[in-house]
Amino acid sequence: MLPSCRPSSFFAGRLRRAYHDQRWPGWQVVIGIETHAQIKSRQKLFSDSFTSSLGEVPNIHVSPFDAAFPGTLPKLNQECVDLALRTAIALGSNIQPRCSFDRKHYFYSDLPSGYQITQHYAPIALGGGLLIPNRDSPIRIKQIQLEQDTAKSTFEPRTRTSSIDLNRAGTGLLEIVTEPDLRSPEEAGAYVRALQAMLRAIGASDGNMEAGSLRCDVNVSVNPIGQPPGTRCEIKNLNSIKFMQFAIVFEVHRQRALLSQADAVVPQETRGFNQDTLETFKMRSKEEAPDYRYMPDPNLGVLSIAPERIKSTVEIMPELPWVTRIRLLREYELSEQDADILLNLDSGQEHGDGGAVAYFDRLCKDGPSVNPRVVFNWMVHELLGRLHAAKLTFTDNPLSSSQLGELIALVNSAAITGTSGKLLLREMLADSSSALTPTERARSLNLLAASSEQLDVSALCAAAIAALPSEAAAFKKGHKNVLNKILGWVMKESRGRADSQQVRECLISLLH
Ligand SMILES: Nc1ncnc2c1ncn2[C@@H]1O[C@H](COP(=O)(O)OP(=O)(O)OP(=O)(O)O)[C@@H](O)[C@H]1O
Ligand SMILES: [Mg+2]
Ligand SMILES: [Mg+2]
Repeated sequence: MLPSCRPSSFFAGRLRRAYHDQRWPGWQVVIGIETHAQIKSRQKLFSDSFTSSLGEVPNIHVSPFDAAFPGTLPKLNQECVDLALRTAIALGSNIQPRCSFDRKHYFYSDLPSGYQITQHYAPIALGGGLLIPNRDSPIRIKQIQLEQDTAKSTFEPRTRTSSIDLNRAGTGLLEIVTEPDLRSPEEAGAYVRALQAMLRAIGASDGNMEAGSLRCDVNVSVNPIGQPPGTRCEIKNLNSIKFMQFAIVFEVHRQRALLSQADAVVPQETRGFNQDTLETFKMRSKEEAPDYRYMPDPNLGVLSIAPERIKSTVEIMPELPWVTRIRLLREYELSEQDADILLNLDSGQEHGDGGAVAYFDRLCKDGPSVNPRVVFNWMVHELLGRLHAAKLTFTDNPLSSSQLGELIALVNSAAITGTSGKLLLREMLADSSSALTPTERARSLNLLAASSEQLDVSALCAAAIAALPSEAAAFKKGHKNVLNKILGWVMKESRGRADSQQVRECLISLLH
């Protein structure tokens, strides 16, 4: 419950959030996230073998360096550096003029060299922030570092064997670490979504959690409101926003229960998440934490980033999602909800040349001069609605923006009715490989020229009334909804060519 006197200071916003959380009244939850995003480069971070996607034949993209053959040396891939620079610019981080690489040692079957090359002492960028919905201050970024991904090991319990796939070994990762600024599972989810959208927009990462190209370690602590933050536990390797939120909720309850006991301590731990029970479990305590024996990698020199390189990267930065959002609201006067629908579509995989926003841009700019909200309706409600009904997504959309634009133009110029437009769209989707233009197809379907001379609306209405006598009688008795059934009959009979408003008026006058 809200305390009777609320703080009115500048910090009231922050505190109020904690007070408002009915799930844990009196407690503040503190969360910091370390995100590992696989860099969308053609080649790996230190070798020239290609990066791979999920489901490829194992061990086909492996150079001697990735397999840690003695005598092989790392060569830094500048494409990865450029994508890290874009990320740093998008987050407003301070790109360091000089950064370097370190070895983090541990022994595990997915790490052939026995160490991971990371940026422990001098990361590529420090500071910055990311705005999320419903928060006025950005979530502060602590640092961005470049590092290698590991190989993938799969354990087969039946035969008690581990299989190692080195395709992923050495792929570039960006580790993006926040300050402990997040205050609820929902804010944590919003942060990951905003980060995902940004990384995709700038082409730095696919950010696909299911496919493992974005993984999060989540640090959680709780403290009674007004007291300093508690001891954090780190939950490793969460691969969906939903699971991340479940893990945080579980952790909050677990830590609160520990703090309510006599000794009132939360031991600092690294924990895992069980997707079946939705519970976190202890992996190791702080005391058991491995000594990584960090040391500068002697095979890699200092990486200097010249101001000119930052300047030229700024010049080619793609539009950032929050800038796109403002543009959609201002330029097309879309509602916030509609703008977010388009932006969320874009956060899926890319569609041909550009994502959903680029498709919408082309429809509005190159297509007929139609109110953008009408264009939005055709694109999102009609086209996507049909795709969804067929369990497809926008990525599967077979229609080019010029095809859909032509259809919208036909309806807009009243060459076909809206109903015919929907029928035409259905036909175009069902036979998308056809060479027919939308106009030719409309002609072949006899949808064009729905003029009243060719289509005798009153005759059709009279026929409908004759065909549906009980409905006609019911309407006359005052059951106004029955009109839709009679109207439907006419529309069907006219194969959607009739103008529904005209039919409605005609039916009403005949039934009076
Ligand atoms: N009291 C706290 N409660 C919750 N999170 C915290 C707290 N203090 C720090 N954090 C968060 O913990 C994370 C620490 O990450 P960082 O990469 O700096 O170190 P680490 O986890 O010790 O190292 P490693 O990279 O090896 O996992 C940051 O996101 C930080 O915001
Ligand atoms: Mg870290
Ligand atoms: Mg950590």
